[in-house]
This record gives sequence, C-alpha cells and structure tokens, in this order.
Amino acid sequence: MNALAHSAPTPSLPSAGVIWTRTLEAIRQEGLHYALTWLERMRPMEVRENALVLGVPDRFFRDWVDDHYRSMLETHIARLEPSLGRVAYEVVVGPPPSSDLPPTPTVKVNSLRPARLNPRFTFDTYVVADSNQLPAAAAQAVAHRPGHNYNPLYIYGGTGLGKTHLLQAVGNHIWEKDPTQRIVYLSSEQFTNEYVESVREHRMTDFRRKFREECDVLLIDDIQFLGKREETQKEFFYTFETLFGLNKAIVLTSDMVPAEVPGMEDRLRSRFAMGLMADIREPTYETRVAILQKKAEQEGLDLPDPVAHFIAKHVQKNVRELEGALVKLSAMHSLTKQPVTEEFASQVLRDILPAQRTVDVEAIQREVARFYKVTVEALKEDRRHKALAHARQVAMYLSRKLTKSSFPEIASRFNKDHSTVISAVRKVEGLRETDAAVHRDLSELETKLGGM
Ligand SMILES: Nc1ncnc2c1ncn2[C@@H]1O[C@H](COP(=O)(O)OP(=O)(O)OP(=O)(O)O)[C@@H](O)[C@H]1O
Repeated sequence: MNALAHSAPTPSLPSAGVIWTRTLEAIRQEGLHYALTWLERMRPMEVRENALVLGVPDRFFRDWVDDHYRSMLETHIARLEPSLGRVAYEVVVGPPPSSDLPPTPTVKVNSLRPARLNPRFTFDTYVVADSNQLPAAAAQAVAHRPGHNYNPLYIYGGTGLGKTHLLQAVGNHIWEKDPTQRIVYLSSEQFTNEYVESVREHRMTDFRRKFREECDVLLIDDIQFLGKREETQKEFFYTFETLFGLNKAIVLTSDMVPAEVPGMEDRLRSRFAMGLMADIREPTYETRVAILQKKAEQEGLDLPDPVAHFIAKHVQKNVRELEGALVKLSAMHSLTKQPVTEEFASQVLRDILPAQRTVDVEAIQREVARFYKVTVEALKEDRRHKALAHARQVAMYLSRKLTKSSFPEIASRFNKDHSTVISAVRKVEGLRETDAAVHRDLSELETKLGGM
C-alpha cells in the first residue's frame, strides 16, 4: 500500500472536485486552451496529505501531463489552496467519465510517486562522465537489484555535484519498475524532524512502522546533519540495523566521508563504510560541456558548441551553477529572441561569470606573439608570410572580442586600416566555426588572457 492510502483525508478543505473545477476555470480564464485538451481528461479523485490526486487513463498520459503541466497545475492549485503543494496521479481503469462529477474508479493499478521524489531526477537525465562514473554505476546497480547490490551505498562529494539527483534517480527507477515498492526518501534533517515530532506526539509506533516495517528502500540525503543529533542517531541506528537485516536497500549521501562527519557515532560510521563508498568529483571541462549540451537539449534550447564551451570555461564550480547559467540564458533568449551567441551569453551571464581580468590590445599582441613564436613587431608589419598573417589576424580578432576597442583603434595599434581588421575578424570567426585546431588555439589563448 502506498503512503497515501494510510493517511486520513485533509480536513477543512473544499472537495477535490471543487478545487479541480476552480483550477480548470482559472486556466481557462488565462486563455490556456491548449492545456485544457489534456487536463479535462483527468478527474479529481481526492485530497490527501498536501496533494490533489487526479485520475488519469494510463501511464503515458500521466508522464506527458506531468512533464508538461505539473508546475502550471501546482501553481494554480496552490493559488487557490495554499496548503496544497502537489498534484499526484492515479491510473484509473474503467469507462471514461462522462459527467463533471468525479468517476468512481473500478481498479487502481498504480500508486503515487513516492513523496518528495522529483520526476526530473532520473538516470536518463544524468550525464555520466569520469567525475561521477563510479557512483552512477553503483546507483544503477542498486536500482536494478535493490538490497542486493552495494548495501548500503554511500555517495559523497561537494555541493551541487549531483548527489541528490543520483539518489532520487534510484528511487524513481525502482518505483517506475515496480510501483509496489515502498520507497522512503528524505533528508536527514527531515528524518530528525519527523522523529522529534513523533516523540513529542507519542507516535513512535507509527514512526517505526513507517521506517522499519513499511519501507523497502530507504534513501537519505545529507546524512552529515545527523552528526549533531545524538538521540536521532540512536533511532537511525536501529532503523538501519532492521532494514539492513531484511536486505532492504539503503542509499545515503553526504558532503564528506563517514570518518569526517563530526559527531557521528563510530558504530554508524563503520556501518556506512560496510557497503560501497563512492565519491562524485568536480566535473572536468569536457563533462561540463556534455552536461550543458544535454540540459539544453532537454530544455529545447539550441545551444551552439562555442557557447557551450564558453559557459563551461567560465562556470567551473559545480553543476548547479552550470544549470543556473543555462536557465538564465534560455529565459533571456525566449524573452528577447536574440540568437544564442557567445556575445549574447557574455552579456546575459555578466553577473554570474567570474570577474574577468581586463586585457588591452598590447597584452593580446604579446600573448599571441608568444603563442605563435613570432615577435610583436612582426605582428605590426606588412609581411604576408602565411603563419605570420594568421597570427596577426588572430590578434586582431581577440582584440575585438576581448577589449572594448573600436575597429579603427585596433587598426592603429597594428599600423593597418580598419577594413583590414574587419576582414581579419570575419575570417577568424569563420575559421573558428570550421577548423577544430583554430578553435582549440583560440580557446587556449582566451584562457591565458583570462577573458572570453
Ligand atoms: N551529472 C549530472 N548530469 C545532469 N545533471 C546534473 C549532474 N550533476 C548535477 N546535476 C544537476 O545539478 C543540480 C544540482 O545537483 P544536486 O542537487 O543533485 O547536487 P547535490 O550534490 O545534492 O548538492 P548539495 O550537496 O548542495 O545538496 C541538479 O539540478 C542536478 O540535476
């Protein structure tokens, strides 16, 4: 049975039917008729916990609506009933409903996605690379044979590197394969809060039933916070022992290895280390590019390669920041309809990109001369030797790109006229698109110059 089936209906709220009718009306008034074609095929079932449960004809329908309309629905519903933060679905097999009244379902063949699991966090949307290969493979192994492979699995690493994503992917995968599996996902802080509340309200029997008897998969995020809570640790230890003894899967995440978690009891530390410990490292440059490309594809954003490289070069800390940059770029692109170019990205992301060193034309000439092993003077001469001409054009291109100098200003530093600079810039822009070696050289020079 799922968690929903145990809880009593939420008192003092309008019925599911009333909330649903008002929600559809609000959506209609906003003119979102395309959405109604889908939404009107769902039926309000009930209000449970903080969710409005909607009946859907099948899982495909559910997934589609969930992908496209979940956030819109949740926003509208929360506006009408602030205590309702979620929608949930149940597949209802039976004759299609014909009136405005909620139909009586004949068979319920599906349960709700377990509380707090975000359907966005799946293995499909996770980019696997060198920096996260081991934890990703281990998480998949657990998802395929929960409780048998790597128990417990302990995933650790810095902030924003994808620990929660992997943890939730395990839960989502298991639930999608077998909705009868009882999956409990929560952070160690939420575990602590539930524990404290249960003690206060004398509901420890319920608490233990939930975590020890009615749990097939326990997924706990940010286990390090347990270090500060002696009493909760004790409770967690017995929870762990019970589940482990029953071969139930346990996956934990943390920002440090068990030995480093301050205040963590030794017996817990040693149990955490019993299964597999796998760390997620900071993404390499290539991984950052791959993540950006995959996320752009998911967002339906056409992200040219040079722009992906540009962001990956400047946003290095973690995946969360990469994602933030992409979301901002995508939003500004759809608002302004401007093409997604490096220049557009540098304008839009100005406030989140690390402060750039200011470079001037002279610094660029020096760096380019060193790079191509020529002299600065040669860059300013008229000699047309092929390699020298290329170095000169590159220096002009970078001067235009990395400084605020106008074409005539740049021309004067190279003793040329401005039309020469314009054609040099165009030529290098073209080469950058078509010639991988030139692209690589330019990226390297830009990194050295600390600009973009
Ligand atoms: N390898 C990856 N592929 C795709 N998306 C990723 C990857 N790694 C991280 N992300 C995305 O980056 C964001 C941050 O990841 P997540 O919340 O899982 O980080 P975390 O390690 O749990 O951070 P914290 O310790 O701060 O809670 C999420 O939106 C997640 O989807």
